[in-house]
Formats: sequence, C-alpha cells, structure tokens
Amino acid sequence: MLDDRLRTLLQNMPKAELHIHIEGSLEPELIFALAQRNNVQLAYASVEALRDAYAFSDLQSFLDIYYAGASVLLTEQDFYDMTAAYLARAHADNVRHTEIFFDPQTHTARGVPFETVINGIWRACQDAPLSAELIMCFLRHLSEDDAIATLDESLPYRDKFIGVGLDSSEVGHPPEKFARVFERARNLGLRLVAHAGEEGPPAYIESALDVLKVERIDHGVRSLESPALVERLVREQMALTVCPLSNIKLRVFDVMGSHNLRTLLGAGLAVTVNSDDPAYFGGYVNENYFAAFDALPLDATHARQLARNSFQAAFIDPERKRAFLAEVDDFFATA
Ligand code: HPA
Ligand SMILES: [Zn+2]
Repeated sequence: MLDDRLRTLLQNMPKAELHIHIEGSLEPELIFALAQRNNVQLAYASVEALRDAYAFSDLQSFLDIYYAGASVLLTEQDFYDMTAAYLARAHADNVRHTEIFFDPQTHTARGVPFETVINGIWRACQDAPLSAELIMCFLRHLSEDDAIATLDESLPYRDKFIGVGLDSSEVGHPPEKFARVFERARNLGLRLVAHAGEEGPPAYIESALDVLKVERIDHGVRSLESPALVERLVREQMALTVCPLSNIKLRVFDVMGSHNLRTLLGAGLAVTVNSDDPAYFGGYVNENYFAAFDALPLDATHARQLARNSFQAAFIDPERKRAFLAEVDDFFATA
C-alpha cells in the first residue's frame, strides 16, 4: 500500500536509473513537434490518436510503434531535445545518476549519421543537472555482422559512451548470437549489459552471463523459473534492472499485484527499479516505484534497499559510489 509518507519517501530519495531507452522517452507531443519541424508524415492524425495506439500485447507489438516513433529524429538538435527532456524529468524524480541506452542502428538504417545521433545525445548529457552516461545497444533482430559494423562506426566516439547492451526482439535471438561483438567490446574496455529473461527463458540469462560476460541483466524477471540460476545470481550479486510498468504494459505479468519484484527482493537478488520506455509505458522512474509499492507489500526498508542497489549496480568509480550510498543512508536516517 502506498500512503502519502511512503510516496514522499520514494519521490525524494536519491536514486540511479540504469535501464532507460532514450528513444522510449520520446513523448507523443515531442514526436508531433519534431514531425512538423522536419516535415515527416506520421501515420497518426493527432497526439491522442498516437497515444491511443499504445495498447500492446507483447514486446514486438510495442517495438513496431517505438521504431515508428523514432522516425521523426533527424538532426543533432532533435536528439539533443529528446535527451534534455528525459534528463529534466529524471532530475525532477531525484535521479542523481543515469545510464542511458541508445539504439544507433534504428537511425543509421534510415540514413541518419552515427555522429548526429551520439553528438546530440551526448551534448544533452554534458548540459544535464545530474550525472549521465551512455550505453550503446545493438538490435538483436539484426545480424551480428551489423552489430560489428556499428561497433566499428562507434570507435571515433569511444570516449562518449561507457558500455554496450543488447535490446529489441528477444525470443529467437539468444545472447550467444552476439558472442564475437561482445568479446570485441570487452577487449575495448567497455562495460557490458544485455536484456535477458524479459520474454526469453532463464537459459538466455545464463548465456548472457557465460557467453557475453555481462555485468548486469536488463529485466531478468524470468530468472525465478530456475532456482539454480537464482542461487547463482544471489551469490554473484548480479544486478537485475527491473522495469515494473513495462512488464505490465507488455503483458509479462497480468497486473502489478502479480509482479514478482517483491519475491525477487526477498530472494536476496540485487534488484533495481527503472522506467525502460517511460513515454510508452505510463511513467518515469518514480511512477514505477509508486505503482509497484502501491500493489505489492513493499515498505520503507525495501525503498532503501532499492535505492542502495541502484547505486551499487551503477558503472561509477568506487569513491563516487560510496558517496551516493552515504547520501542514501543519510536520507533514510533523517526521513
Ligand atoms: O523492454 C525492451 N526490451 C527489448 N528491447 C527494447 N527496446 C526498448 N525497450 C525494450
Ligand atoms: Zn529495455
């Protein structure tokens, strides 16, 4: 149950966000504004008509609309404006540090130069009122050769992002399909993450760990189907970047009351709460905390654990991590 006191606590607590696709922060109003600015024809007559189309049956039905929405992004300023809007919302939610996914292939396939994409997003991060880093994702429905070409294309901008990830259609595209490109990324000193166990089976989480050697699992909610995997994830304190509203909108769980977030936490897993694609799933990170705490038996102790986990799992140096964790502890000591 979410009373006013718990809601205020969740709103104000310092937190990190570790699973946010920047293209998924593109609000319908901004899609229409950019379409007009760029003379792009949209398949929807109005903001309302577009929003009405946000009724998804699974991951793929969402991805089709998400890629269509991204088609209005053409100039560096478009990428800047989209990113600046997300960062302002994250700041309002008391996010202190965010690690943002971007999907270059969605744009380079349409003829938008890699440089345009990364420079716009990166410049907004430099201007942000919070700490922000970038993680470049490969689209798993495309080939590994395409991912390798994207990694090659990114090398001149190596200092503008900290890691690589794997997103898009999960089932049928197991992590091992991307073994070589992740090995190359690892040799470049990049941090590694992958979506696994959102719609795909626990075996995909295992191959993300064993073959890709990822350092965090994005989603990972299906890990509970394998007790041996849960035991391993707890032992290794492998972070899961869980996205509660996403899981409901994409029908991974029927209703928030049946989400397994509380069970994952109770098992000792290093769970974090994140927004995934906030413009499409009904809210930014604090809305994800509110919805989960409203529907599940979660209290201030869990809030503190989740805030701590978010910084613990962040790709930041140990000194900054200690400072953020101390900030969380101070916040809860005086709350
Ligand atoms: O939740 C997601 N899963 C896979 N790919 C994605 N791309 C944006 N959001 C997602
Ligand atoms: Zn995601």
